[in-house]
Amino acid sequence: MVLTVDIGNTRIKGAVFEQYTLIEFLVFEVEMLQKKIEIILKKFPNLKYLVVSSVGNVERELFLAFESRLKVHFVSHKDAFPFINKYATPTTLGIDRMVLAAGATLRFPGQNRLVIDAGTCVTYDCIDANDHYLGGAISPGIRLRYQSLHNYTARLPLLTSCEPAFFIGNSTVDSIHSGVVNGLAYEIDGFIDEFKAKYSKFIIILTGGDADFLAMRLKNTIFANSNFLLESLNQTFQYTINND
Ligand SMILES: Nc1ncnc2c1ncn2[C@@H]1O[C@H](COP(=O)(O)OP(=O)(O)OP(=O)(O)O)[C@@H](O)[C@H]1O
Ligand SMILES: CC(C)(CO)[C@@H](O)C(=O)NCCC(=O)O
Ligand SMILES: [K+]
Repeated sequence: MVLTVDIGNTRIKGAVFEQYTLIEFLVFEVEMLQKKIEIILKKFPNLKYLVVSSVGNVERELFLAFESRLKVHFVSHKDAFPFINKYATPTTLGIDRMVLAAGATLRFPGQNRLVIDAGTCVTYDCIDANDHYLGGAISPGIRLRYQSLHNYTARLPLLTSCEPAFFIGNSTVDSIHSGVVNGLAYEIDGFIDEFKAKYSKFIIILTGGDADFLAMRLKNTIFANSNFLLESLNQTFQYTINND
């Protein structure tokens, strides 16, 4: 049994896996992280591994405290990954993007894959049918877009996302909603269209905290799986222990 933990820039999420089946999903507050892991350990005494992927700044020590009871593994650039990394700066590539790419490579063999993760940032990752990781794009996520409009102007209020049924916003509030939500949906559709034009046999995966919200707003119909990172973390770890 494996407990996977994904430390993003906004939230910490986790999942317990029995082989390849997700049996419990968790969201952690940093302050409660250790307490919650204790509870999970009591609930699942068969847990053997704790696998952590982090792009945020949470102290490693918080997890090392469990080393007497679990094998703790921090996913790093030094691990074995199932793709050939063609990124020009491989050591600066986010571990979350590497895990997503690994999951897509293992799960969809022989296809051209585009993984879109709509979280704090929106990331686009392309892995071609030859298992070459090519790179992609990074742009601000929904919350970050709303926050930046407010933080870097004098007159724009801070809003939380809504579902604009219009593209012409006829007030300040509606203009912001249209710009943020429709703008991001157009962006994602644009990337998908480029990808589809370039590759024939492909799969597109949409994940992250805003995946479901965005999937409904896209022109392209694609499969959204908000647990793809945690599932990929489990799958990559299984791959790592089998290829070390
Ligand atoms: N409780 C919540 N707190 C923050 N964001 C949330 C929450 N619930 C949903 N969201 C949405 O999820 C998005 C953040 O996604 P996600 O949780 O994947 O980010 P994250 O944990 O920072 O991960 P990453 O840094 O890997 O993108 C925000 O844009 C927001 O709209
Ligand atoms: C882009 C984020 C913030 C997305 O979580 C993360 O993957 C990261 O910090 N990446 C480092 C830069 C890069 O991937 O090239
Ligand atoms: K992300």
